Amino acid sequence: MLELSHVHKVYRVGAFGGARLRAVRDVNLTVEPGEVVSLIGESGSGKSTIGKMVLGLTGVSSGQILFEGNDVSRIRGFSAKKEYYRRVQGVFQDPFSSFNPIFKADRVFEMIRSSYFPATSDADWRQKVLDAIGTVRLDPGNVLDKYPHQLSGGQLQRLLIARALLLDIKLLVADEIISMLDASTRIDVLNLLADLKERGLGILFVTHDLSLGNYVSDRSVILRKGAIAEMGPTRAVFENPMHPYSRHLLSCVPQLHRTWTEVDEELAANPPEDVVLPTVGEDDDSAPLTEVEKGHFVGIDQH
Ligand SMILES: Nc1ncnc2c1ncn2[C@@H]1O[C@H](COP(=O)(O)OP(=O)(O)OP(=O)(O)O)[C@@H](O)[C@H]1O
Repeated sequence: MLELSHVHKVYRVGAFGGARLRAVRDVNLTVEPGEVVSLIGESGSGKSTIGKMVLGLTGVSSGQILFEGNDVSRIRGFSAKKEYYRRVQGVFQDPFSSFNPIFKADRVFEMIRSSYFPATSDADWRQKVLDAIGTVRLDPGNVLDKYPHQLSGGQLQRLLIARALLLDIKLLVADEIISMLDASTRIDVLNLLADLKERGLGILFVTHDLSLGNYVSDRSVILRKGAIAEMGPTRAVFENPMHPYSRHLLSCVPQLHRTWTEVDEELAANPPEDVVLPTVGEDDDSAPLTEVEKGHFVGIDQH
């Protein structure tokens, strides 16, 4: 459904855009219907840039992003873009910034109505909104007719997901949507994502939090400095990480049943020399992947 192939992103930075910053390097990945793929990386690793490119919010420097076989960068013109956003939507970290505090929160639904469903009757529209609110497990009585400040971050985040569901979306780009929520609301939103996946939605779940990636996703992609360090079925990546960077990241997650020393000793006893990482020349900006077991890939080692 979604396929990124050899995608690069270079930003022009500095005075007069004279310098170049390579944010995404030779990324290849796919998301299928009903699949949650986590894009996991530290701050600055290029996760959000990938999400933005998929959403057409910034262009690719080279490479291709295909959605249902169509090149996203070639979608031009108002009606083609509108059609794309009928199928692909994004939800971002800070739900509060998506709402105008002086309007009631459910006004966000009206924007979808005027753009996509202008001919729908009031009664049909209301039913559609109620269905979408039910799908995100909100009680309409608690959220409709309220101002944003009267709702929690989790409720607002679910309203934004409900808004996306009013459209016939196939792919949701969820960029750090859990980060600003408190622990009890987080689990509700994560469970909601699991429901959406069951309904056949593909989800690109962008997170800096390894444990969230592990919890929600079928496949995980670990990014480092814009390139894929490791990618594969989540269980394989988390239980049998092959790239030194993934091993390091996973060793940094506190494990309540083991001490730091134990984890360090275990890593030292299992050096990653068993895996031969792909290499590239100094001036080569490709980032090839090696398949170490079925569907499980490791990338170059970047220092
Ligand atoms: N519009 C932009 N112009 C110039 N540089 C940018 C722009 N957007 C992002 N960058 C740079 O590109 C790199 C990747 O940024 P990106 O936001 O994709 O990373 P991230 O992994 O999502 O990090 P975070 O979790 O902190 O948002 C960073 O070095 C960032 O400073």
